[in-house]
Amino acid sequence: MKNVGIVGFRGMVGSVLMERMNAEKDFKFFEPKFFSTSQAGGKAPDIGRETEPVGNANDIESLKKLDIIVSCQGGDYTTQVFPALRQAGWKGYWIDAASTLRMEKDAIIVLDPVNRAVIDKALDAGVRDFIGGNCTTSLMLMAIAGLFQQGWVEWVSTMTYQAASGAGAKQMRELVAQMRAVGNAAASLLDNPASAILDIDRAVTTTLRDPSFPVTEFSVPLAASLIPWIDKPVEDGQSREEWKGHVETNKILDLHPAVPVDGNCVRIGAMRCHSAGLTIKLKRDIPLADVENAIGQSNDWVQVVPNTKEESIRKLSPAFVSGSLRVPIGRIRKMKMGPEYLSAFTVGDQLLWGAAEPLRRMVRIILER
Ligand SMILES: NC(=O)C1=CN([C@@H]2O[C@H](COP(=O)(O)OP(=O)(O)OC[C@H]3O[C@@H](n4cnc5c(N)ncnc54)[C@H](OP(=O)(O)O)[C@@H]3O)[C@@H](O)[C@H]2O)C=CC1
Ligand SMILES: N[C@@H](CC(=O)OP(=O)(O)O)C(=O)O
Repeated sequence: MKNVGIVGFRGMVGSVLMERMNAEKDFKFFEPKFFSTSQAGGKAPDIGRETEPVGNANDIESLKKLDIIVSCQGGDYTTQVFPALRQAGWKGYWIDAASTLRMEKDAIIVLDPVNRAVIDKALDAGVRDFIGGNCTTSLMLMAIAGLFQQGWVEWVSTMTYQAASGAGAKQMRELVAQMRAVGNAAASLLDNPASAILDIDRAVTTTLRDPSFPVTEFSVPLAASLIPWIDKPVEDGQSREEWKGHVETNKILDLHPAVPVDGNCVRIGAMRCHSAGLTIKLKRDIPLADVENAIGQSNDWVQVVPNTKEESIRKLSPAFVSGSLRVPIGRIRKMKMGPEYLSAFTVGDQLLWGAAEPLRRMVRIILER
């Protein structure tokens, strides 16, 4: 059996990866070795059988013995350890959640329900670096890859509604702490059916602006508000999250010439599901039924939601999708700008298809060759 090192299993993405690997009984197919930068010697996570104690994730000699390394540890770790490992002559497969290596020419961004052919070609060519994509980009492609596969897409504009989990575990906690502060501030007024709504509103707004409001992680309120900027600035007024949408979509699908993808990325008060409103310019007027067929048949997880109020409010929400692998897309309709303009709305769990699941499946793809 191949030796697979798992670095970063204690983190948020790593914990979701462990849950999924256990659920899919992946550990039957390889010998896992767990690594940590801070807990070497500790007990490995429960996988239903005895495993060695946790190894030191900075020990190149131990890492060199592995056939495959999966890292959910973060970009700084990749920057530090990956080049040292390759320089030490390691020829194994590196599978990573961090963005560090994504745009490197020798790396493939993995999302196999969408780009299995690109992955297989790279494996045949001897590529050894396989990197998970940006969560927003991966979720968008899980939803609309069918349109790209048909060659129908001229451009896509994405307006995102991104969950706190994309920023990290501390930010998720801060969102809930902010919700608690807001709830506490309004509690007595809420309990009084005769209280005036504007008094409740005033209590909430005063709380959001109070210097004691918990904003250590986000710098500003997210609960009862939103944050219209994710990640660092890049060129032309874009945020890095917006930049990734274009470069990663085109790299994942290996599109030539490139299809423009751009829009606004916004953080909202959801826990772990990202949503996106999409405007898609088709190359020609395609009947809506053909559009829905192409979308719905493109993979096993995308689900077309009929464009009715009842179905949309129930099935196109973080509350419904959280913790599941399904990627619903709905509100599909032609827009007033013309019959080539398509509107749609999609939701997906960013810790699953947006992070852990493509990595988990990449391990299996390598093992099954
Ligand atoms: N969050 C997201 O939505 C996504 C993240 N990614 C990428 O995945 C990587 C990891 O992200 P994420 O999982 O959010 O990072 P976390 O901060 O949750 O975990 C990273 C590491 O922090 C260490 N750590 C320190 N204290 C704790 C603690 N109390 N509990 C658990 N772990 C702790 C662990 O390493 P150790 O055992 O060595 O101490 C852990 O592996 C990043 O590169 C990120 O960019 C990719 C897609 C989406
Ligand atoms: N940046 C994403 C999370 C993510 O996937 O990041 P990255 O592209 O670094 O893996 C968010 O904040 O929602």
